[in-house]
Parts: sequence; structure tokens; C-alpha cells
Amino acid sequence: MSYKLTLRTLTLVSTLILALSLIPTLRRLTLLTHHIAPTMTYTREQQIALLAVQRAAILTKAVYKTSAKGTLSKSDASPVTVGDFGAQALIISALKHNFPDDEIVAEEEASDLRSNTALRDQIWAHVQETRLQDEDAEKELGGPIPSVERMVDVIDMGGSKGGASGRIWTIDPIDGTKGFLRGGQYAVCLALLVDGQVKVGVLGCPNLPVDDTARLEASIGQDQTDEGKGVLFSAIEGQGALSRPLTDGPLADGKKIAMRGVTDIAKAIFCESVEAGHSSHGDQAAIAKKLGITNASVRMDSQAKYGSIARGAGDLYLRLPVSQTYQEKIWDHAAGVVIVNEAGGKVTDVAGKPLDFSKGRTLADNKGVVAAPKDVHEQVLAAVKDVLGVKA
Ligand SMILES: Nc1ncnc2c1ncn2[C@@H]1O[C@H](COP(=O)(O)OS(=O)(=O)O)[C@@H](OP(=O)(O)O)[C@H]1O
Ligand SMILES: [Mg+2]
Ligand SMILES: [Mg+2]
Ligand SMILES: [Mg+2]
Repeated sequence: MSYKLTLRTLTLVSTLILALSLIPTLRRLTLLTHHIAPTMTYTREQQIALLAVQRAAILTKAVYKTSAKGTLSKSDASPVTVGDFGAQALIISALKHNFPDDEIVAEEEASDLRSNTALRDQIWAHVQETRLQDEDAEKELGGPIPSVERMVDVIDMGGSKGGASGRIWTIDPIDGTKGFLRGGQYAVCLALLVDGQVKVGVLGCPNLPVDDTARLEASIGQDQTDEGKGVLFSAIEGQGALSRPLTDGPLADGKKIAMRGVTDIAKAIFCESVEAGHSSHGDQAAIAKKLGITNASVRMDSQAKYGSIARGAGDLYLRLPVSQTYQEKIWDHAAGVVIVNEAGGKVTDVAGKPLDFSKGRTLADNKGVVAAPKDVHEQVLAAVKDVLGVKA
């Protein structure tokens, strides 16, 4: 009896000692898994985002070819079209199918469509018609939206207030709507933020050359043929930036892109908005002059500017504030910033702060944008501060 008791006590004590000795190993293991978590690959998110942007871009091209683009003027006097609403519906539907718990910050909302049923039906006709040729890919996106009512509800699912925590997608269904209407540059934009950091970005640019080596050309409108045009840019944080042709068929493999090495800043090509109301052409010209740049600026609409400098077709993108009160929207920059960063660039505001996507639907803590290859960013920023008189 006492022998048995002693044996049991001994077993208990040795188990306890063993358990205690394992604690440091377990702690190390927990720390290790903690370290592994942030290096998530986001490959699936990128794949869905590429397909969703591809499908939405197909819709926008079809809308461009119709004479009735259903343009409305929003409360800030900016335009929105059948293309913007339709692209937003298709992208949100794909995201909800694949990532139902994620939040969405999208540019458009559907209140006008609840009263304007003619416009609603025009959008519905395009949304119903738009399918990826690749049936498996179409299935991956959840297939068609089942009814017009559901389409209107889906458009309204992009009202998240954004912020610093969790997974938040941000959508600009057509960035550069004015460019789109003119037959100039526009971009279908989608990015994933995790805890306020951009992890994945995709830009679909139907009117940019497929050829990554084509020199940047001003493209404010007209003369459009689809020949040789259409590019999809993408990036995952820490994994580089890619481009591939934007077609109606299966996705091609992505090719790595990189910014051009600028050895002489005076030879840099810089691009800016078409609309003088969106960024100050005067200040931008003064900065270019300070840097000794004699090439004329290349004016183009939308985040096609970020994609173009990321693949070295241009070098600098300056967006200098015209108003003290305007706050840049996160959907106008998120995808472009991760693509430029991953291609070897650096993007800050005019004070040199990184763009902070954790502040809600707008970049409330930033003013303007200075995007340049890493090596020359400091030099460009110094000229920006000089011209604007921003304190270092
Ligand atoms: N006042 C002001 N200041 C700065 N930015 C503004 C302003 N007003 C609008 N917007 C946003 O500009 C987006 C268009 O992008 P760009 O300026 O690059 O293109 S453009 O050349 O001016 O068309 C445009 O995006 P879309 O509405 O998606 O086209 C707007 O979100
Ligand atoms: Mg708009
Ligand atoms: Mg926009
Ligand atoms: Mg837009």
C-alpha cells in the first residue's frame, strides 16, 4: 500500500517536473508562431482581387462603347456613371462571396439608384451581361448577382468607416471618371488593408499600353482603339510588384516590374493630374524647375500614374494640394502606393510622412502626395518643401 502510494507520488512529481521543464519550449513555440503570422502570403486575396478587377474592367469597357453612359453629377459636382456603379457591384459581390467577414470602403453608394430606376436598370443590363470567359474563374468570384434588388444592396455594402483594425478592402470602381468619359486614362482599383497597412493592391488600367517599356505619353482622351492596350498591376507587401496584360480571357502570368534608376534628376519624367482642381499644376511646375527638369509634365487621369511610374514608364508623381480643406480618399491611393513601394519607390505626403490609411475613409493626417524612386525621394521632397514652404 505505502509502496504503491510512494510510486504514485513519484510519478506525479516527475510529470510535474517534466511539464515545468517544457514551459520555456512552449513559450518559444508560441513566440515563433506569433512571428510567423505577420508573414501571411495573401496569395489568395491577390488572386481574387485580380479576377474581380479584371471582370469589373470588362464591364467598364463595354459601358465606354455605349452612347448612354448614364452620367450623374454627385453632390461635390464630380461625375459618376453606369460604369462606376456596375464595376462596384461586381467587385463587392466577388469580395462578399470569398471574404464575407471583411469590411469594405467603396467610393459609390446607391441612394440615387433607389429613386432612379431607369439608371438602375441600365446598370443591371451591363452587370448581367458581364462574365469572365474562364468559367472556373467566374465560379471563384461567386458567379452572377441574382437580382436587380440584390445588385442595389450590394453597391451599398461599401460604407465601412474604415480605420486601424481588421481586414478592410477599399474600392475605387473607376478612378478618373472624367478620364474614362473622355476616352483617356482611368483605373479600376482594389486594395486590402490589414490593421491600417496596405497588404495587397490591384490596378486595372484598360487604356495604358500593355508594353511595360513604352514611354509615358500624355493621354487625356480620344483616339482610342483597344489594340495593344490594357494592363493589370498588382503587388503584395514584401513580395514585389507585377504587371500582366488585362484581357477578357484567363489571367496571364505576372511579370516583375521595377522603377527606373534615376541618375540625373533633371532627366526625370514626372506625371500629374489632368484636372488643375485636383493638384496644383503651378506648384508642380515650380518644383520641376527647381530640380532642373525640362521635360514637359505628363498629364494623365487616375492611379494609372502610380502604375506608370512603378514600371519605369515615368519617374515621379506629384500631387500638390490645391485646397486646405480637401482630404484625399483612401481608395484614390491605397493600391497605387503598395505597387510603387514594391517596385522600389517611396510614397509620402508633402511633409515627408507616409500615407496613413488607418484614419478612416480619408487620408486625414496627410496633405498631397510625393511618389519617387527611393534613391531620389529625399531630393524631390526637399524641392517640394522649398516651393511649398513646408517645415522639415
Ligand atoms: N479637390 C480635389 N483634390 C484632389 N483630388 C480630388 C479633388 N476632387 C476630387 N478628387 C479626386 O481625384 C480623383 C481623380 O484622380 P486624379 O486627380 O489623379 O485624376 S484627374 O487627372 O484629376 O482626373 C477623383 O477620383 P474619381 O472620383 O474616382 O475619378 C477624386 O476622388
Ligand atoms: Mg468619383
Ligand atoms: Mg478616384
Ligand atoms: Mg472613382
